[in-house]
Amino acid sequence: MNILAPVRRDRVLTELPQCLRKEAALHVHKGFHPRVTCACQEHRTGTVGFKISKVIVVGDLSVGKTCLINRFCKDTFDKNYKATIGVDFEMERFEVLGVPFSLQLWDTAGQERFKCIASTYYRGAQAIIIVFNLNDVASLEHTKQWLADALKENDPSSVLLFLVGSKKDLSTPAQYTLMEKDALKVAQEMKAEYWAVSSLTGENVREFFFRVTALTFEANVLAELEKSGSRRIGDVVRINSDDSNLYLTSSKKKPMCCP
Ligand SMILES: Nc1nc2c(ncn2[C@@H]2O[C@H](COP(=O)(O)OP(=O)(O)OP(=O)(O)O)[C@@H](O)[C@H]2O)c(=O)[nH]1
Ligand SMILES: [Mg+2]
Repeated sequence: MNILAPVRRDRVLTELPQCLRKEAALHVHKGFHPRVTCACQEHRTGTVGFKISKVIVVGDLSVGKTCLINRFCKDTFDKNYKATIGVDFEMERFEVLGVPFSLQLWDTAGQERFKCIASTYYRGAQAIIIVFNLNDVASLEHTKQWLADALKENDPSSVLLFLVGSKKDLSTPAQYTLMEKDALKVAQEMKAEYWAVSSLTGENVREFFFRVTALTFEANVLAELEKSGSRRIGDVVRINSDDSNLYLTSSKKKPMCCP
């Protein structure tokens, strides 16, 4: 993978994508944190533009984890079930507020016999996506165990959680409303952001991954600013895909907008 190649046009985020339901959102601010916007304008995002953030996708077998990732990354859908054995991963590159940002999406196996292998890849996640099938209440109940297992390997205070109901196309509006009530409760208990998607129709898939990207990016930049404290991150190396000279040092003065 060439991290210096320009990102796809449809992977460019200039605004914060909004949550699906305000009752179960990681936050409901209209835009990126002002410190993040400012740091990006000034190219003071430290190492964020060079890092690859790890996102793990967990949940019962056959809930649609692989289909969800394939719909977003490859815009494909396979109606035949092929169990994931252990783990797979996809890399997605974005540009957020002008800063390159990459996600590594780890697709783990839901089958019990592969869980042991899959769980060895849980460590170091910045976001955890827990998937359940909107048409199978047992899969929603199991999400708490999936979360507990994933959190054993990660720092619960810094990891971002998403609870995703899949196969929305298979529920009637009435069935969906009933399931959503329960799912919102679970999401609130977990402090996760709730989403409902269909990989078959594509409903909410792009919106969901853009939200994951944006919130992971925001958390990364804030952590980087926190780390640097009052110390200015300084002349960071800026990657600008439009420049023939890819490496430039930022020498801009601090604008008035900065807190
Ligand atoms: N109708 C419908 N079917 C779906 C959807 N997403 C997945 N499926 C089907 O559900 C089955 C399982 O999908 P997978 O994505 O392989 O499930 P998984 O969670 O990756 O399963 P494991 O790898 O065993 O953990 C497949 O037959 C898919 O075609 C969806 O949004 N709508
Ligand atoms: Mg799979």
